[in-house]
Amino acid sequence: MRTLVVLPTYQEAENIEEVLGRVRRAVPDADVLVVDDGSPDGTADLAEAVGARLGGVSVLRRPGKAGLGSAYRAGFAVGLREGYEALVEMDSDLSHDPDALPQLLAALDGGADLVIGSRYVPGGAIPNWATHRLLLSRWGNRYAATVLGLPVRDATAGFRAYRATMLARIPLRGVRADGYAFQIEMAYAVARRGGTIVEVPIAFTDRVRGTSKMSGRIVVEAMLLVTWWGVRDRILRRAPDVA
Ligand SMILES: Nc1nc2c(ncn2[C@@H]2O[C@H](COP(=O)(O)OP(=O)(O)O[C@H]3O[C@H](CO)[C@@H](O)[C@H](O)[C@@H]3O)[C@@H](O)[C@H]2O)c(=O)[nH]1
Repeated sequence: MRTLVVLPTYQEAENIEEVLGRVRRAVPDADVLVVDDGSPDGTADLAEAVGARLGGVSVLRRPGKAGLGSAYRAGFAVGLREGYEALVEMDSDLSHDPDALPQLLAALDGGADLVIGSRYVPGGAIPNWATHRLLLSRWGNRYAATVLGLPVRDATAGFRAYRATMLARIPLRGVRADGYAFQIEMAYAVARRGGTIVEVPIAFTDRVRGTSKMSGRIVVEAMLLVTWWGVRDRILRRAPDVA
């Protein structure tokens, strides 16, 4: 499958060279698109320089920080326009191991519409997370699965491969959420369209360099949106445009 790996970056100068090298080695036939939001630390320039050396890497420069979900929507739009058959999303801070990419793509080849690199299926792991973050993530995932009837253990995971034909059926402009909610909304959108979702176990290693951009606002956004989608779809029974 013609594959595009979308790497969103904000202030990842310390990680970009290593992640690009490892992605290119893990899936040499795939192309890579870095979506950078004007990182003041020069991530985009570095990505361009490293990309010119490695080949198969392009950089989409955006003027300012617009959020993770918005960066993926922009990257997916490019991928769909250019006719890629598989679109991958992953963090650029090495918390997602590029060596797991072939496994994700194999599951897509096997017929899945969305493959999630999952921390919460047997074999999945998060070796170095603080207990409070683990509890929040587990609770959030249970809440989303219950409220939405979503048959996914790790709906907030950000390591994924989408079949382009499925992604093309989701009106991305209508997807508003960011952060965790973006991931849940997209999984829910695939499930509502009858898509096949497969979870493959991965180890999520918290970043060693740089800082997370997640915030309390993103957690609250996810909780409120999931609650609203549940009310809208299960109580009001209104067919939504997107998810
Ligand atoms: N272009 C762009 N990139 C961004 C932005 N915000 C974050 N990123 C990039 O998106 C990736 C993830 O950002 P982090 O801030 O490190 O996220 P996290 O807290 O580790 O969250 C990860 O795990 C969550 C589940 O636990 C996931 O829900 C989430 O999608 C992500 O994978 C990194 O490559 C970061 O540079 C933004 O506004 N714009």
